[in-house]
Amino acid sequence: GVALSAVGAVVGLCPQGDAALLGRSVSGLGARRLSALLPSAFSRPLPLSRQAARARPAPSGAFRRRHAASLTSSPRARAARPWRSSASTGTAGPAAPRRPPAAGARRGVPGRTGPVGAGGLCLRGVCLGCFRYGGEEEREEAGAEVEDRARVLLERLRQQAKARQLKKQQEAQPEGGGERELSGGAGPGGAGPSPGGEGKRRRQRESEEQPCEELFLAASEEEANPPASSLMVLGDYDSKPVQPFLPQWLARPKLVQKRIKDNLIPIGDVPGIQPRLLKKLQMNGIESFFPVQAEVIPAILQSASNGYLMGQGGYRPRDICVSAPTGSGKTLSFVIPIVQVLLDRVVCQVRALVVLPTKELAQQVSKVFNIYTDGTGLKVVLITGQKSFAKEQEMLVQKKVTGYCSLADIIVATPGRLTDHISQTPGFSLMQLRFLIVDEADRMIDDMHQNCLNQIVKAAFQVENDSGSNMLFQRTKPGPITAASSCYPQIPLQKLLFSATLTQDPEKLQQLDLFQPRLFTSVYSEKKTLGDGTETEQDTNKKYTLPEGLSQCYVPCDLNSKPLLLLHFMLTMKFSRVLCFTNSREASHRLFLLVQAFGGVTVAEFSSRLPPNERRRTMKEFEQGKIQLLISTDATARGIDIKGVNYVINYDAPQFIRTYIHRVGRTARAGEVGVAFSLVLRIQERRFLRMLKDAGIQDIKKNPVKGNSLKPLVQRYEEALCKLEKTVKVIERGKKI
Ligand SMILES: Nc1ncnc2c1ncn2[C@@H]1O[C@H](COP(=O)(O)OP(=O)(O)OP(=O)(O)O)[C@@H](O)[C@H]1O
Repeated sequence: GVALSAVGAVVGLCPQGDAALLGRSVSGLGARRLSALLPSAFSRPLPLSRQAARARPAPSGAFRRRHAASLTSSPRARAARPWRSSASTGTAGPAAPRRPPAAGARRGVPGRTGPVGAGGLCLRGVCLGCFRYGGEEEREEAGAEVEDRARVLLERLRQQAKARQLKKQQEAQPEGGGERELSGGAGPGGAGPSPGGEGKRRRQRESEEQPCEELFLAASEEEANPPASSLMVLGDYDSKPVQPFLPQWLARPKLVQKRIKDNLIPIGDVPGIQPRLLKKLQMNGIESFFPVQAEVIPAILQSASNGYLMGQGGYRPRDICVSAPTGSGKTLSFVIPIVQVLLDRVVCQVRALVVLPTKELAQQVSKVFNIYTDGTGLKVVLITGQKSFAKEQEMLVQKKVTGYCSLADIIVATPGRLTDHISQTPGFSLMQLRFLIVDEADRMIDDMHQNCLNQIVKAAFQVENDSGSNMLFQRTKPGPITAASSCYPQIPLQKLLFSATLTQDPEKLQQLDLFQPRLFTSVYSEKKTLGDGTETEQDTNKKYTLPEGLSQCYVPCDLNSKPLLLLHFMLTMKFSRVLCFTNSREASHRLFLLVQAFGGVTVAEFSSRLPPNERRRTMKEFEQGKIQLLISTDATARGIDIKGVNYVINYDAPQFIRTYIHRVGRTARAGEVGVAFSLVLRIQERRFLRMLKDAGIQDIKKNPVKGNSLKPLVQRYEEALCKLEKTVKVIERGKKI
C-alpha cells in the first residue's frame, strides 16, 4: 500500500515531465502494469498532456534498448525539450531564461517538471529520479550523465543476457549469476558504477540512482521471462498473501441463544416496553420473549430513544442486522419496537417501511402489525399488487386543499409495487421514513430487489420542491456532523435487516450502505464438554443455524422410486401435516395429479400457477388440518409461518443451501419439534452432503427405505399412472377443442 501510494503520489502529483522521466526510470516496471496498479483516485481525468503521456504505450524492451541513448542523450532531443526535468541535483544554472513551456509544446511531450525543489521520490527505497527546474548548465551535465548511464545500462544488459545463457548451459553450477544480475551489482563482467572523477555529489547521486537501474534490470529480466500473472506487484507484496479480515461488527457480533425453550424471558423482564403493548402481547398469548426478541427489541428501542428524530448533537442510530434461525420470532422483534416508537406520533406520515420478497410474506407481516397497532390510531397499509394500483393509491395518500397527506404510518410492501408508487403516485413521500426494515434481507440483496432498495433510499433523501412544507424536520444525506447539520431536528433513516440466512459477506452487505451496523446472530461455535471433562469447540465453520427441534434425514433413492417413497411416507408411515417441496411449478402439478390419482391422501398444490385467492384458501385449509399433504414450489419456502407443520419433505433436493435452510425451517418453529426428509438421487448424494457440510450442517441422518417396503404400493401406483395418462389426454383434447 505504501509503495502503491508512493507511485500514486508520483503520478498524481508530478507534472507530465516527471511522469515521462518516471516512465523512463520505471518503464522497466512495465508502465501498463503500473497503471493497472494505481488506485482509482489517480485515474481521475488528467490534463490532456498528462493523458497523452499516460496513453502512450511503453516502448518495448528491444525498442528501449535500441533507442535508449538517443531518447536520453541526443542533443537535438535535448534542444527540443529545453525545459526537460533534470536528473541532476546541482543548483540551477542561470544560463537559459526559465521559460514556462507553451501548452501546445507540452502536449504529449515530456517536459514540465515538479514543484521547484521537489526532491527525489523513492519507491521501496528506490529513487525514481530527482525532479526540479534546472538551468542550461545543469541540463548539459544531466544530458552527459544520462548518456553515460544509458551506455552503462546497455552494456550491463548485454552482459547479463550472456550470463543467463551461460547459466542455462551450466545448470550444474549452483549459485549462478542470477542473484547478482538482479541485484544490480557488477554482474559477471558487468560494469559497476563509473568511478570516474565526478566528485562526491555525482557518486552520491549514482548511489541513489543505483536502485533505478536495479528496477530497470529487474524489469528487463522480467520481460524476458514474463511472470504468470499479468499484474506485477511493487515491493514484496506478491510474496505476502493478503489476509482477508472481517470488519469488527461482523467479527464480534452480539450472540443470540439458539435454544428457544431454555431461554424464554418473561415479557415484563425486557426493559422499555410500554404497558399497553405488554397487555397486547399477553392478549395474544405471548408471556415470554424468545431470545432474539429479548436482544433485538431493547436494541431498537434504545436506538430510537429520541423518538423518530435524530439524537441530540446529531447522534445517528446504528443500523441493525439480525441472523437467527427460522421460526425464532424475528417478526415480533421488529414489530413491537416500531409500534412503540410510533405510538406517540401526531401527524400521519410514512415512518416505517417493511419490504419483503413475496406477497404472502407481506400479507403475513402486515397481519402481525395490524394486531399490535389495533386501537392505537397507527395505520398499516399493505402494498403488494393484490389490489388495483388506483385502489392502493387511495390507501396511501389523500388530496386535501392544503396538499397531499399520508394515510399510512407503516407500509408493508413487495419491491415491485412499491417502486411503482414511488415513481407514479402523486403525494407519496418517504421523506419522513425513520425505519426501513428489510426482511429476508439476503434475498433482497441478491437479485433485482437491490435496485428497489436503492430507489427507496433515494426517495427517502429526496429534497422536497415544496420548500414550505416540513421545514421543521430536515433530512440531509448522512455525512459529517456539523454545527449547521445538528441545529435542526433531523429524521435519521435506520435500516433493520432480518434473515435466517443473512449473508455475512461484508462486500454484499456493503451494497446496503449500512451505518455502523450491529449484528445479532445465532451463528457461533458451541463449547461441549467431553466425557473426560475437557471442553471442545464445535461447529467452527458454521454459517447458518437450524432450529433446535429439527431432525434431518435423507433418503438415497432413484428417480422411479421417488413417488413411491412419498406415498410410503403418507400411507404406510402415516405422516400428517406434510409440506412437500419440488423444484418447479410443473413438477408440483404433476406430483399433485399423481397423488390425487393414487387416492387415500388429502392433497393440494401451491404454486404461482394458482390465482392468489385460491392460494390463500389452500393455505388456510392446510393450516386448519383439512389438507394432509401440500405440494409446493419454493413459493412457501421462505418466511411463511404455517402452524403445525410436522414434516417437510424435499421431494426434489434443493440446489442451494439457503433454499434447504428455509424449506426445512417450515417445521420445528417457535421451539417446537419437526422432521425434514430429503429424497436424494444417488448421483446427487455426494454434492448434497458436501453442500450441507460446507454450511456446517453435519447432523443429518441417512435413512434408506428398503425396496420391500415399497412393493405393496407398486400395483396401485401403476394403476394411478394409467389413470393419470387418461386424465392428461382428456385435458389435452379439451385444450385442442
Ligand atoms: N414470544 C413468543 N412466544 C410464542 N410464540 C411466538 C413468540 N414469538 C414468535 N412466536 C411465534 O413463532 C412463530 C415464528 O415466528 P416468526 O414467523 O416471526 O419467525 P421468523 O424468525 O421470522 O421465521 P422465518 O425465518 O422462517 O421467517 C410464529 O408463529 C409466531 O407467532
